[in-house]
Amino acid sequence: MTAQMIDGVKISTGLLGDIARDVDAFIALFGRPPGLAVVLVGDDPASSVYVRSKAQKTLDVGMRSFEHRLPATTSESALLSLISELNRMEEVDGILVQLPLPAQIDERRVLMAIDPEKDVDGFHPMNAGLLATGGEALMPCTPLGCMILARSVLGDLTGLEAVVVGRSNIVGKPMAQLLSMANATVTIAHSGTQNIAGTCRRADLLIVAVGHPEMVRGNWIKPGAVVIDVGINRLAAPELGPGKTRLVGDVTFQEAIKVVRAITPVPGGVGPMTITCLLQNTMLAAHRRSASGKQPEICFRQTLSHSHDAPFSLPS
Ligand SMILES: Nc1nc2c(c(=O)[nH]1)N[C@@H](CN(C=O)c1ccc(C(=O)N[C@@H](CCC(=O)O)C(=O)O)cc1)CN2
Repeated sequence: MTAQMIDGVKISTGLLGDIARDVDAFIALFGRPPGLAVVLVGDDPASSVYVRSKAQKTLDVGMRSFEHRLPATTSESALLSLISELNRMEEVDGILVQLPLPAQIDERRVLMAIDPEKDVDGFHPMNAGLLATGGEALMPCTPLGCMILARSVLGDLTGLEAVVVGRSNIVGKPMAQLLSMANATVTIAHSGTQNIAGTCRRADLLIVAVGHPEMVRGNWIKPGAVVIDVGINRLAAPELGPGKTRLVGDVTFQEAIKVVRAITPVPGGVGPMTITCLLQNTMLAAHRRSASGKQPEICFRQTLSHSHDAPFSLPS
């Protein structure tokens, strides 16, 4: 069987075009673009690249971007003051604080300070609770992106055995909830799981988000399974030259490709979808805040249309 590569760049580019059209429609209705504020504390090089990319794509789809870059020494109270100000700004529909934060800042306190209606990362406990209970949540971007990629190959997930490896608040837990809402039978595997290889081998759909380079081997995968690799691990690659690095996922790609029906590459799989889903969430937040009663046109039709209890209503 020739494995299909699930092209996150291509799928996210298509969705960005849809979002840009939604932005035009929003401006025509309300006379202003949706606005997204991105806050970076410190100078972590990877975070800096992600924030630049988020700000650029925000502008590319026609939204307004508010970029705040604060020094690594920023106090928690200074960051909380900025968040209060962004919460109050009418023209800001979405607020995102780039993670990780420096050690002197309590991440939980910061995430809880963001107005849940503007929490386009979906990390606020209010949104986590709404997602868990089938309410109108803003949903975390990476799991949303994974759903779109999985559905692009599998369509309806009803009855499939899905295994999520990893139980983080940001990916693993919401991922399992989205899959369950889409009627898959879901197992969460983690560091305490006995026979993790055997557990993974049960999966028709295997989603791996552990942050361990190439942990999942080819013989952990059921032949014909669909694999979504969330890991982005940078490894030294002296074979490419002095000081060179390469990115690998949490799945040993060269082994997996011989077994799977379809798999996401790293880079170019889940990563690009995260930023696209962030912009889609901003669009959704802007509509909700404008009290228009309208939802964005696309609203992840493919993602949630088979949900038994979609967390926000889908356009007919
Ligand atoms: N507040 C948040 N912080 C972080 C999040 C998040 O969703 N919200 N996720 C990650 C970082 N992240 C977005 O912020 C992110 C990571 C990776 C990519 C991406 O497109 N990766 C490329 C490869 C990039 C490279 O060459 O290094 C890919 O996979 O193709 C986008 C966004 C942690 N923090």
